Amino acid sequence: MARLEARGDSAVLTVAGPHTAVGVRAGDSVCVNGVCLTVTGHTDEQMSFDIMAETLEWTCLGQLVAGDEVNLEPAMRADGRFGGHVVQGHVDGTAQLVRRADAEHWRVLRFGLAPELAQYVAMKGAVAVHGVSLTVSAVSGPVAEPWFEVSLIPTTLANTVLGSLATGDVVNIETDVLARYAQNLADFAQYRTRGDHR
Ligand SMILES: Cc1nc2c(=O)[nH]c(=O)nc-2n(C[C@H](O)[C@H](O)[C@H](O)CO)c1C
Repeated sequence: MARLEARGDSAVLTVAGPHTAVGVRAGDSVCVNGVCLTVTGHTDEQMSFDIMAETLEWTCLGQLVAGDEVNLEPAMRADGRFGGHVVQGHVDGTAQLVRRADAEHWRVLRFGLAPELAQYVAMKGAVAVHGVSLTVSAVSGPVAEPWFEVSLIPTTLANTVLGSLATGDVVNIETDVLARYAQNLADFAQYRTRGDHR
């Protein structure tokens, strides 16, 4: 559970999470709702983080109210099995839950997002929602109000805050880093083709 204190254009976030807090050290990276943060202080029960203005601008951490549940993930070990996809904790923006459909054994969540972000979300590709690595199960394609869907199994619904999302809730989105590199390469290729570089 989280508590956010405003400090001018920045903030201090305190999160109660004994499972993650035990063994953590100042300077460690911990992901909170998919946002990579640095531990500045801790007890065995809770951890504190400084939140800079850029992080408040790019993520929805600033919307946390006292008592909100958050997803917590310590830094990935290099010597373990690697499930999911590469998630850096560098959030690209936010999306809004626009539709929630419950099936018998899973739940489909549809998120609306800006076209600038939607271009990096592909059918059967990977996306991190509040830091949870997920497979994209449907996309709108290039339309004025794009969306994508993920299908969540009971384990994900039970073990992450995605299980308690309601329509209208805002989440942090990290798109696949491969898609962002592909865009970057295409941008530079176009720049070279135009011949306006020196
Ligand atoms: C390691 C790390 N630590 C912090 C931190 O302690 N406080 C903070 O505000 N931002 C940190 N960041 C950068 C954020 O992860 C980044 O600003 C967001 O993911 C938005 O892209 C990072 C990467």
